[in-house]
Amino acid sequence: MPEIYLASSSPRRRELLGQIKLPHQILTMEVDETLPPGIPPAEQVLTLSRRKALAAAEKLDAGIVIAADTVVALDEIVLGKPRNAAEALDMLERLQGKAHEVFSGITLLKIPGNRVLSDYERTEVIMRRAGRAELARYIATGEPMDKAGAYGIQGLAAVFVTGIKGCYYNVVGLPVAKLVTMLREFGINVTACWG
Ligand SMILES: Cc1cn([C@H]2C[C@H](O)[C@@H](COP(=O)(O)OP(=O)(O)OP(=O)(O)O)O2)c(=O)[nH]c1=O
Repeated sequence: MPEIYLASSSPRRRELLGQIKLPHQILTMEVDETLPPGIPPAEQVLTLSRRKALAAAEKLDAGIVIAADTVVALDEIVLGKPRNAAEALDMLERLQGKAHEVFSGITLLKIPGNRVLSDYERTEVIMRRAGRAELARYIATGEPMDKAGAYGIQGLAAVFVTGIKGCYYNVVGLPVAKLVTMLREFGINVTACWG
């Protein structure tokens, strides 16, 4: 089996690959995540996951790179990671009492040859109404700061989420079943790694 590299500094993505027992190495890379305004969320996560995969591939001679990107979309607004507490509060105030969508893009890149495969998943998340004091308490825990939309469904934000439609793991940052289907196209069968 070719070596698999996860091009990500997200602890959630690492944990999810560990959960499905896919042997991998971690590659961290810096990419410019700026995009022209007005790009739809699906296109945004596809573009950024591809950018991350290409940046990681530059460091390799052989193997398969996995890269991902996650954003939250509310009507026409796309929310990335908050830059500070005020931005986190603004995001959470917009999300409370409503449904929104989470998009994660995945790119697989095989080296040598540079075969690229990209796809995305969409999940709807519903949050109950929440007051400013409650949201401020959540932000004070620090949990929102490295997460798209300023929340982590897998953590304390469980207290806000009343429902989801679609892949849960997509919300956490890596749509696992989608990834497994994509890996199969690259000749990798995850279940064969289970001993
Ligand atoms: C909505 C949501 C997002 N997130 C996280 C997943 C991603 O790590 C993060 C979105 O930021 P990303 O830019 O997708 O990823 P990252 O910067 O954390 O990691 P890397 O680019 O190195 O792969 O938000 C959660 O953990 N839980 C959630 O419920």
